[in-house]
Amino acid sequence: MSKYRIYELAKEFNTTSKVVLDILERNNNTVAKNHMSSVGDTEKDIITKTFAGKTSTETKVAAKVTTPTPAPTTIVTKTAAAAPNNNFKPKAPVQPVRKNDGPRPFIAQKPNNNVSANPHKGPSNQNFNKPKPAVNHTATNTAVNTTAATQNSNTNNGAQPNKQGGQNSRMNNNANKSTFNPNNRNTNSRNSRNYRGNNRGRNNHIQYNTPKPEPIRPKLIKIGESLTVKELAMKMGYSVTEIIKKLLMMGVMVTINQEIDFDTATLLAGELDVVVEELPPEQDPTEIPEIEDDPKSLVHRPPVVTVMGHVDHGKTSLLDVIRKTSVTEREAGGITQHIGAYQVMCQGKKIVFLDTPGHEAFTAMRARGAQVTDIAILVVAADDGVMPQTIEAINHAKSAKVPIIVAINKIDRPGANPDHVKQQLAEHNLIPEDWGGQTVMVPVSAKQKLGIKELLEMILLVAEMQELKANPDREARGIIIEAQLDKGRGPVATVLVQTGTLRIGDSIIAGTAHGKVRAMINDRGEKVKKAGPSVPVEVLGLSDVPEAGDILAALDEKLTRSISDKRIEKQRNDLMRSKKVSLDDLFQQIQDGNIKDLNILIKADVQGSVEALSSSLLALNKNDEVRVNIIHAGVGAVNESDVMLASASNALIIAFNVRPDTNARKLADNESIDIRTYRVIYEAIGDVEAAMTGMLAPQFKEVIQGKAEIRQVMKFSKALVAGSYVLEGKLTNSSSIRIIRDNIVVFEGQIESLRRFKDDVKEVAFGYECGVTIENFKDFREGDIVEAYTMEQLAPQALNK
Ligand SMILES: Nc1nc2c(ncn2[C@@H]2O[C@H](COP(=O)(O)OP(=O)(O)OP(=O)(O)O)[C@@H](O)[C@H]2O)c(=O)[nH]1
Repeated sequence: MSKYRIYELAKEFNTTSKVVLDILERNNNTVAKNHMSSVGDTEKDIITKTFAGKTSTETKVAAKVTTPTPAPTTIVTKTAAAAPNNNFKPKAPVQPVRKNDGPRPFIAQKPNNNVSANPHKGPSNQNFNKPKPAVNHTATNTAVNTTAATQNSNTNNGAQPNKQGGQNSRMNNNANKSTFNPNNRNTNSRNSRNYRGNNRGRNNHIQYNTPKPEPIRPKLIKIGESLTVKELAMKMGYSVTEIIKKLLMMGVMVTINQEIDFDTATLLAGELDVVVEELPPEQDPTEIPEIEDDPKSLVHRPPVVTVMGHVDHGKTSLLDVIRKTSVTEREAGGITQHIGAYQVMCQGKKIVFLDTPGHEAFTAMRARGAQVTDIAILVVAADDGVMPQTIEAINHAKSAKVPIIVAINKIDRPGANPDHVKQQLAEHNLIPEDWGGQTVMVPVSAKQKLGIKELLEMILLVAEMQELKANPDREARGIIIEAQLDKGRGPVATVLVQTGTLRIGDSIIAGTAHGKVRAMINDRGEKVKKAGPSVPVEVLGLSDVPEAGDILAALDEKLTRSISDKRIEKQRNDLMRSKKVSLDDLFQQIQDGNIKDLNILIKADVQGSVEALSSSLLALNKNDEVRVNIIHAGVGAVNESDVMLASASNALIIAFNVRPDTNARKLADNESIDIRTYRVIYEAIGDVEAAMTGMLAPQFKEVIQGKAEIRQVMKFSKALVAGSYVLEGKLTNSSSIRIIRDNIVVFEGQIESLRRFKDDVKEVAFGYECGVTIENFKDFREGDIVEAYTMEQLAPQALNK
């Protein structure tokens, strides 16, 4: 991409840098700040188009003025309005022929290098080439004919006025060639003179006539799901204020950085005659790309079943008995192994059971967006009936739209009453089939292994109705059922493959973990090389332990890495975002785009200070990147409620001549709330401003050592001693201290001496009494608090720059 300086462009288009900057600004292009700013082709295009557009419009104007027979007075009148011209005497009609006849390669469209290259060119040359409207040329010419009489006459005296500027001559000749003009020579001379005269005497007028280009506004814009008001304004070529006003008129109150949705943007654009096209949703780099399966590629897959029910109704017993039954059905020698899910065989068909009974795990996975279960088995003890957790389980299954099969368990029990259970279930809209409803209910006994086969058959029947299908011939997608870090094997994850086939050597990703499938073990402890739809397997080879509910995907190796990196980055950013605002890293957070509003809570000693601070801080709202927002301002010490408010609204606290009380300080530490204490207003403002611009270098941090209460003021011949009691922490003889009276800081200074009885001591701890004298301060009173603190240098990484 080419780079141009603003002043170079100005030169190229024969205008001033200011005009170029003005044009860019009108077109909402804020790349350039001053005449030295570098801009690219986009900006150059804007300038070119602006001048080109202007030229063509003005050509029309010129044509209008001169055809069929322009009354010179009309032209002069216009000129006269711009510059008094009492001496005007219309001669032959002024010929604006240069512009209104035929296509003319006007200088505005193509910068005239020749002109600038001509060392002899006078200002007239520049002006001649100025991309000015034809009417202006005409008018100016006319005006100059009359007002710059001396110059004109001088020039007129010259037989060949064009001689003075080679380029002028060329231009004029060209113009003459391409235009019809019976008074060719005269016109040339006149025009030539006029341009020169114009320049010499009418510079102000030229400035006045500098084209004020209309911003280029597209008729069609493309936007995504949402965008900020600022972005929309940029796209539409309007100023933000215009857009905000327009939205306000539509009843939508917005601020510059506020996001508006596609529909609102479309409505607004409609008002301004702009057509909006919706961009396809952006591909999230942290998302796994979807694959559409051809319906023809789908084949039946086994159902995945979860067992739910009230405590002690026999969920685990039922799962155990099903697993054992299935083993007997398998080839001899199979040893089941707990991997979180297992497959059983019934009538030669497979059923997958998730090994974690209860709806909690089921719901936890759903909360992560993973739907694993195809059928829920609701276990209800025949002797106990429907209980609170039974109802919970029903609701969870219903909300997941998973069909329910009821296993009425413990039918071997003497008090078992399956009909009563059915009745209770009917009250929850589970009507048994034998009562004309649609819910399959199977009486079973996990203890006596009764009804198990029937239950499995019913599962297959319900599954058949569901038409559960998947494409085994594609990259695998599955769900992590459980995962842990194994000492010898590293991260081990049980995956239930949902679609596709997972193979040894596949590059996989799950959550932020990625890797290659090193080994796979099935629910019978056998090593397998591949696992198709609805097959649970233990997978080895991930870089980290994923979480239950994470989606596992087999992808191109590079993609697994990049998605994993992006996810880790996103996780870090989310963590950063949850960080509380602090002046120390404010600039970094602004740069990272985490902060748009700098929320501040002000506490001060008097209302006057509160107001002064508030207004000074609000006056910092000059840049758009971050805005100071005072969420609360009041008189008094910083208390717990202030800290809570600051925490809830991610604000920092500025305490002016007041201190946080002990509880507030503790809470602030816990909540990581930045409390800044000041005694000079401009220091507070300076710090906030510096933090906003990244210039803050807080090298020291105040650390409170302790507090003592002055309980008696004792006069001695040489000194005034504050008999004090240490309330918390300690006082040391080198401490900096402040005296706080009614929560207001009345003095800041140093301890002069610290004594216990008659001895000078280095420090006095909590719970002890001491005598304190303070350097240059004797106005302490009983009840005053002596707060001791030290200033500790911050580690370099805590500094902004
Ligand atoms: N008589 C009889 N007792 C059963 C039957 N099924 C389970 N039990 C007993 O009921 C008690 C609870 O069984 P679990 O399988 O642990 O029930 P659960 O629903 O898994 O219990 P939680 O895991 O605590 O929610 C145990 O003492 C079982 O032996 C059955 O069919 N008949």
